[in-house]
Amino acid sequence: MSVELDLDRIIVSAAEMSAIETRLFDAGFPVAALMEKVAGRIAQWIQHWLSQQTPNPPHLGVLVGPGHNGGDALVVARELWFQGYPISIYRPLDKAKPLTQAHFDYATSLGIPILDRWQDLQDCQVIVDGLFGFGQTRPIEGKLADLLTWVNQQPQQRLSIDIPSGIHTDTGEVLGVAFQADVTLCLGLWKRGLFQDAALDVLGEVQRLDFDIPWADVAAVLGPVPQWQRITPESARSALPLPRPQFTHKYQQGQLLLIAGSRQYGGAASLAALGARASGVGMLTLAVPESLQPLLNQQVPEALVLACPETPQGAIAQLPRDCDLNRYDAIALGPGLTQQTPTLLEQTLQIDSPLVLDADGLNLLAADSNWQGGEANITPWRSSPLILTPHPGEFRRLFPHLSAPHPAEAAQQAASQSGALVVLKGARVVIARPDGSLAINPESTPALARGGSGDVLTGLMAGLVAIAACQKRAIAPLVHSAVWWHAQGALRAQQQRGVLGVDAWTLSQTLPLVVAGQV
Ligand SMILES: NC(=O)C1=CN([C@@H]2O[C@H](COP(=O)(O)OP(=O)(O)OC[C@H]3O[C@@H](n4cnc5c(N)ncnc54)[C@H](O)[C@@H]3O)[C@@H](O)[C@H]2O)[C@H](O)CC1
Ligand SMILES: [K+]
Repeated sequence: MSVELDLDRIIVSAAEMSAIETRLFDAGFPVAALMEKVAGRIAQWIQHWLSQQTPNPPHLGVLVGPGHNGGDALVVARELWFQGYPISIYRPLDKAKPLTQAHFDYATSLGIPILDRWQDLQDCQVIVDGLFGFGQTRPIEGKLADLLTWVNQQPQQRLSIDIPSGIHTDTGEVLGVAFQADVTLCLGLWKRGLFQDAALDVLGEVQRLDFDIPWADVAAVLGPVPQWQRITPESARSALPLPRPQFTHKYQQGQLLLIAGSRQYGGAASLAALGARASGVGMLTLAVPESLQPLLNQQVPEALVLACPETPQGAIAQLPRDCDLNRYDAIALGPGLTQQTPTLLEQTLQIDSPLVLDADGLNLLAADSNWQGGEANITPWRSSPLILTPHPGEFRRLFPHLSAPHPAEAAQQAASQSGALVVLKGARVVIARPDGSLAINPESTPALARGGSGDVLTGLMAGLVAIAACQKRAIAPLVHSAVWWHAQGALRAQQQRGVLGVDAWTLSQTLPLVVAGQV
């Protein structure tokens, strides 16, 4: 029996959701009963959401589509009507599935106003989107497009049932035009499209409404380890090596070697080192150009700083002769490195310890003749994880032949063909493993879109990886935790200093506060 996962971590495709729901129906759960149960919970949620509004109760305009999303909306309309909410229904298409038609007929019989013109929705304070739900693939055209365009221009608050109409359930693409939601109530299980960059601007606040789907039905369709998972605070925190045992010492808390920096980019080495410091790694060794040694000694006094011979331009020319790469639990290469010394990549790739490559470490890899655009799988000659943390530009240079149009699928293809663990940074960071599994961090902030924040993530992640390797823990969950922790640090700093106040140094100082309650 597979280990039961918190349903909040599961992300499904439209086909998987349909297959799961079909299992419920095949087991005897009537479709109409599920609709009543789900829509009843939607109505309760809406009542709570609007309870502080004025005027109370607000007038709701309910858009009803031809399928069961429309059925949900009609049940919501009816139940709120009985609770005393002014309701108006607008149904752009005459055709409807039988269950939806029955709900429409009953709502009409109750005297709930059915609008002939969508323009009459302007008297409402809230618009509820029950046009289309999961399984959308067709473009929104004609009258439907005009309706959504008009609704999006109105001042009302807008709430979507399950997924905004006009969003492709799996890719998140806008199918011509999409309902611009302030709130999206995702039903049962998270849908893939809600995590794709393309949809982020139309989702508003996203909530999942549970409707008691049995784990057995989820596992029967998705298998014991669901391929797409959402990183939750619980899953991220549970993987961290916290709280620490009473008796421990620094060598039991991981040894990390961070090879970074150049005279031109000294700050990147500092920021990565500060990220590593925040991870709690036991011993941090920094290999930097000798001219940076005083800076790093001053900024990260706890670190052992190896002064490396420099090139005339101030990059690392080589590692010190007595630097034994095998002594470290993990190595990170790249922040501020420049591409002057490709041998640094060759040397570190040969060491069978977990290796985190970022920035110029990735650019050196992309240029390495053995890499072959990521199509030469590294698994045969590396058993330890190779962790890549590209932003989209670095990703394109690493995997120039990939055709997948969306970050999640692109990362999955890259990981499975290269054998590397790929952390593709973006509005929603996706982490793909060679086995095809994917983790998505659902909560972040544009405050991270600035220089240095990636260096901090590299240090934080490499520090956690070193601890995991030292303690013989699985590596991938700590990569997930690092991504979550990094974003939470930025959100926390943003709360304190505003979105423009999240510089990389501040971010590195805020990180420990995110897990302070857990030490
Ligand atoms: N699966 C269930 O029984 C339940 C699902 N829940 C709710 O129902 C929707 C999914 O319902 P479904 O009927 O499969 O899909 P839609 O409601 O999205 O309707 C699809 C319907 O619309 C037509 N259509 C699609 N795109 C277009 C377009 N661009 N132009 C015109 N027509 C279009 C399509 O032909 C179909 O007929 C789910 O999201 C939940 O809200 C219930 O919660 C529980 C029972
Ligand atoms: K919808």
